[in-house]
Amino acid sequence: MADDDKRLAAEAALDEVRDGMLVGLGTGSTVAFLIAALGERVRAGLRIEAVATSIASARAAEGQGIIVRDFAGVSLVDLTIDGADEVDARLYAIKGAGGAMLREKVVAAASDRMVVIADGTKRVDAIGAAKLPVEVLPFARSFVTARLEALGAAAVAVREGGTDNGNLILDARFGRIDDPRALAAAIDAVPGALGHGLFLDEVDAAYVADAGVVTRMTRGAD
Ligand SMILES: O=C[C@H](O)[C@H](O)[C@H](O)COP(=O)(O)O
Repeated sequence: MADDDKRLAAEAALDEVRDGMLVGLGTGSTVAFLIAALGERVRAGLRIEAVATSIASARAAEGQGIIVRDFAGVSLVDLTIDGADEVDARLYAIKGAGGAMLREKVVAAASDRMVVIADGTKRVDAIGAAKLPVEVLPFARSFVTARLEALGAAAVAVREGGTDNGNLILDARFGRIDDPRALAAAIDAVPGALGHGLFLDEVDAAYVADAGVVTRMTRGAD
C-alpha cells in the first residue's frame, strides 16, 4: 500500500538525522509520516530543531513536540527531507502538488543536503507527466498563463485556494518535458512567476519505497 511505503521511505531517511541538526521539513502526506517518526525520536531524546516549508508542517511538527524555528531568521539548514510528485534516475523531481514548492525550494537551497522520500508510484523514467505547479503573483495570472502556453503547456489551470505566501498556483500540463533545464530557466525568466515545481539540482538522494522495499537513489546511479 502506498501509505505503508510512504512511512517506510520516511523512516529510512531518518537515518540521516543526527543530534544537533537543524532539519528542514517538507510538506505533504509522505512528510506527515516523517514528522510523526521524528517526533517519536525527539521524545526519546534526539536533540534537533526544525524549520518548516509550510504552515501545515510547522503545526504538525509542533504538535509532535519538535522545536520549529521561523525560517525568516535562518540562512543555513543541515538536512532537508521532503516529498515529491515525480522523481527520476537523474534525481530530477517535480514537486508542488501540495502547493508548497516555492518555500520548499528556498529551504532546499539553504540546505547542506536535501533528500526526497517517496512511494514507488513517484518513481518515473523521466519527469514530465505530472502537472507542473507555478506560484504566481495574482496580478500576473493571465500574463503568466499566456507565457506558460507559449512555452508548450497544453493546459494551464488556476488552482483553488492560494499559497501560504498569499499567491496563486497555476497547474501547467506539459505532458512531456524534453529539456527540463531549458523549461526551468524559461519559467524563471517570466516576471510574476515566483517559483515552480521543477527541482533539478536540489536533490542529493532519494529514498523510494516500493512494495515494502526501500531503494536509496543517489546522483549518477539508477
Ligand atoms: O507542495 C507539496 C510538496 O511538493 C510535496 O512534497 C509533494 O507534492 C509530495 O506530496 P505527497 O507526499 O503528499 O505525495
